[in-house]
This record gives sequence, structure tokens and C-alpha cells, in this order.
Amino acid sequence: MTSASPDTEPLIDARGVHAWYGSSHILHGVDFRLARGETLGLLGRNGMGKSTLIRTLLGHVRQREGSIRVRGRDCSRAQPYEVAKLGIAYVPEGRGIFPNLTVKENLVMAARPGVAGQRDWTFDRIMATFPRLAERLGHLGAQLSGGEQQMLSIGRALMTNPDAIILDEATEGLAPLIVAEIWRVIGEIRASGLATLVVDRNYRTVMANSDRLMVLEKGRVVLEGPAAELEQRPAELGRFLGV
Ligand SMILES: Nc1ncnc2c1ncn2[C@@H]1O[C@H](COP(=O)(O)OP(=O)(O)OP(=O)(O)O)[C@@H](O)[C@H]1O
Repeated sequence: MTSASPDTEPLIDARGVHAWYGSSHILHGVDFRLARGETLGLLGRNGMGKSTLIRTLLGHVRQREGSIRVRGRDCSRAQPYEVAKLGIAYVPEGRGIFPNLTVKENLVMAARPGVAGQRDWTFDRIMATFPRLAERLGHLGAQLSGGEQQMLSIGRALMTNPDAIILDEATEGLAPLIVAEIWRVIGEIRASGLATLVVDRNYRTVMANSDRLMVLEKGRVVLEGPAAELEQRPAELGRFLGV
């Protein structure tokens, strides 16, 4: 990582990103930007490269090319922990909690101040945001339901006081009531001023809860713009999302 720069830069600014898994070329020159405080919905049918794009931006996919800047720093070759330290929290598909630690331990061990020293997301605030977790503080991660594990995973990400949070399929496979609860939390996160990148199969909910949308098809950006604008172009959206 090189060169620091002012806090007016986008949190993530990537140009011409390519990525491969072995000999499979998955991303084909993607330009990606996440501004401070914005909510971006990343859409596309199964296998179009959404998770790969996220994992590439965060340094998890090693076979990559292109320019990736996080807060103005060159992260084209950065490791995931370096990107995380720049205030980008990641809630991966399939969660990522410690099954043998309690809810409280899971949360407390994630706590740290943000890049600018902010401590907005305290343990108490997480308890207020996720009443279900507050009732299960002594339970082990493994004993939680899928929805509770997802909440714990989001809670852990917030405990790092990030400037952006990336949620990959946070509502996948969960019951409607829990899905609604998670969207309520996403709304709170959004209102708190954090930038949010959301991947979710329910494109209508994503559209209703995002400032901007980006649609991927076979590793390329095929549609991008303000959510309110793309909402007026249902035929195009339908074509790329298969709905
Ligand atoms: N670890 C991997 N090794 C090899 N190929 C992979 C790997 N992960 C994903 N792929 C392939 O890369 C392509 C893009 O997958 P990716 O998971 O990024 O898509 P996605 O848009 O997130 O879809 P989904 O909603 O199914 O997760 C797919 O063809 C997938 O089969």
C-alpha cells in the first residue's frame, strides 16, 4: 500500500479489474466505485461474478489485475487484513463467526476503533440494534439459528467501527421475518452514515434500499446508475436479472 490521501476520496475506487480462478477468467475489466455514505446494490444472476468482485476488491482473490484504491491507497496487491484495517468490513456469504465462542465473546473480540478513531458502534449499541443477540449473549455461535448467526456476523463487522460494510447475501435462506429484521438493520446502518454494499437476490428490496445499483453479467458491468432511475427501466433490468 502506498500514498495516503484526503478523506474526500471514494472509499473504494477500482478500475479495469480482472480476476481468475485458475484458468477461468471471471471478471473482465470492471470499474467499481463506492462513495462515502452511499448504499450500492450489486445485482446479477447466479454466477455472474458478484461475490468474486467483492472478494477481489478485498484482496481474497489473488489472481487479479487492475487498479484497486481504498481511501486513495493503492490496494491492488493488498492482503485482506490490510483492506479491513482501512475501514472496510466484510460479512461474507455463509457468515463467518466463531462457533465455539459465545455471542458476547464473538462481539467483544471484534471491537476496535475505526480509522478516524470513531467508536460509534459500541457493545451497548449492538445490543440495542439486535435485541435477539442481547437475549442470547451466553450462547455459543454454533447454537444460534441461521438468522441469529447472520446478525452476529453483522454485529461483529459493526464492532470494528468501519466506514463501509459489505453484505454478501445476508438474507439468503432465512425466514421472511428474519429477512425483514435484517433489512431493518441495514436501514439503520445506512442511516448512521456508513457506506454499504449489498448483494441480495431480492432485487426489488435492494432497489428500494439503495442509492445506486450496479448489474453484473458474465463478469462485466452491464447497467449502472441511481436506483430511482433504473427502477424506471424494468425491461432492461429484467433482461439482465432474468425476472
Ligand atoms: N473458488 C472458485 N473456484 C472456481 N470457480 C469459482 C469459484 N468461486 C466462484 N467460481 C465461479 O466464478 C463464477 C462467478 O461466481 P460468483 O460466486 O462470483 O458469482 P455470483 O454472481 O456471486 O453468484 P452467486 O449468487 O451464485 O454467488 C461462477 O462461474 C462460479 O462458478
